[in-house]
Amino acid sequence: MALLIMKLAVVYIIRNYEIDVCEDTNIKVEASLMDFVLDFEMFGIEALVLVVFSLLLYILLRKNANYWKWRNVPFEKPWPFIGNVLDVVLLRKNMAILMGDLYSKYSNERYFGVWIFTVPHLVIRCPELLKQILVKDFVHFIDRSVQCNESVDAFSANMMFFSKDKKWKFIRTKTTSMFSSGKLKYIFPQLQLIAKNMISFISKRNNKSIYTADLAQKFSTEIICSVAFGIDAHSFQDNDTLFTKVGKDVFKPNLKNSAVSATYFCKSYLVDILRLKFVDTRIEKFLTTTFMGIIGERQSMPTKRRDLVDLMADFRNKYKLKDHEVSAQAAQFFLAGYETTSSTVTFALYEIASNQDVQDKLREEINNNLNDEEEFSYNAIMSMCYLHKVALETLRKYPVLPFLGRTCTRDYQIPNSNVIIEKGTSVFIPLTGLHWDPKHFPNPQKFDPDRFSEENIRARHPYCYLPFGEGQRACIGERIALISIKLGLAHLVKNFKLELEKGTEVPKFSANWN
Ligand code: HEM
Repeated sequence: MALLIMKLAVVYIIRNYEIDVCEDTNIKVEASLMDFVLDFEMFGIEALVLVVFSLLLYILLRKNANYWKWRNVPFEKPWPFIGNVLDVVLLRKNMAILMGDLYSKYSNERYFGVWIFTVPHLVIRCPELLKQILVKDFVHFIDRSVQCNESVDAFSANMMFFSKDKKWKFIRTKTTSMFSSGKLKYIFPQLQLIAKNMISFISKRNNKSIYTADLAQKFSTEIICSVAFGIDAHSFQDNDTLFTKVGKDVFKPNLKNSAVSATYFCKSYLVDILRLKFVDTRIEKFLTTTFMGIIGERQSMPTKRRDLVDLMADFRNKYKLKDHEVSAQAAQFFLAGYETTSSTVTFALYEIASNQDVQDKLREEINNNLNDEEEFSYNAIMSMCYLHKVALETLRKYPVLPFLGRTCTRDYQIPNSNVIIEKGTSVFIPLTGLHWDPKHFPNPQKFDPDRFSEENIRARHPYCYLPFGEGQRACIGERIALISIKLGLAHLVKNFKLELEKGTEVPKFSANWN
């Protein structure tokens, strides 16, 4: 290109002018031997730097590509820089499907190695080894592998999900009481009211069909706002409330959210270099202002709720916590509970509408458990076996958080092997692989709640089904999620016959990292 421009310039000048050297010309074009030596040296240094750099890069890439080979771990051959996630980067598969496929490919192994970009991950397949890692040898795997930079994103770093070691222990112990069965019984009437509001909302639509994902999002917004913020978000009155908008924004499958989710798997340097935040500043501000406002109101007008708001207000005074440390916990429950609950309700409704035999059986159980006010008591919801099986089967077929991750925090020798998992290594547990493994769940794509009969549960290894994780870092909201999902489904099936509208697509996991 440069040559072409030069040639054009010369042709243009020569065609139009005669050129000669005059007296004023003071730049002599001379080339001394010294200049050539100097030029050669310059070129030589650049070439040398280039060669050394290429060599170092080659050595590093080779060392990284041999990471699992040198440790005697079966592995999937990686691409330079991309590792094994080319299909994900090209949006041909999402991470959940890719890991499910690799899980099937290494069907004879207890574990295998992969690279997510340049970061080696150990994928665990064997349920017994999972039990060791998640429970028995938990002290070696306390932290989640997700990365978060406290100096850039102090808000997320203070959430239970992202926090590490001692900070995590502190937050978890202090908030566990929020999720006891006593607390659950206490808030049950609020949850029932939300389910009834959902039914009135549908009834007002006069038999017009409903987009279930939207309905489920409204339902879960109401539940989480009530649990975490102690407020009514008015989702069944307005079109989209601020809270529903926030939930949709955080989980919208776009490039930015995918990039942020992708860092889940990368070492912290990428999060540091790109100064990535899990929660957008705008959303952080909204959640903090709302929660701190509610705490302020409660201080002037105390209630007897003893919920998260009261608990956090006490902690703020007792431990001298900053605003973002306090509100991070409420935001945490909103972010962890909103999408998971709403997706599970959506998938359950799809399966109930697709399988009329399941729906009939479910309706029969539900009608047998109504009280005189045509409502469900806490005990009735807890005792409905088939409803429980429908919820569990939905979470098997659609594990809405499709993988668990842990970082090895102390070198760990895999039992019955010579393999040492080094401190800092990310360990990855693909729930799609386990839940869709025909060895554990024959004909896995069939929706069959009876897989969760007592007899079938006994016949399986308990660690091949982990929708809420396991061990000390398992989902803290499991009980509240299950009771809300079951209550919502019970009210819907009691009141309506569910059918798929013509052209309804088979739901699939969104085409991003989640
Ligand atoms: C269907 C609904 C839900 C599903 C499937 C789900 C699933 C999960 C999973 C798989 C984990 C990771 C567990 C592990 O690493 O072993 C998790 C963590 C967590 N979940 Fe849930 N979740 C749901 C609802 C909720 C709700 C409603 C809340 C709160 C109100 C919640 C709060 C949390 C928190 C705080 C953590 C982090 C726990 C810790 O690090 O100690 N989740 N959840």
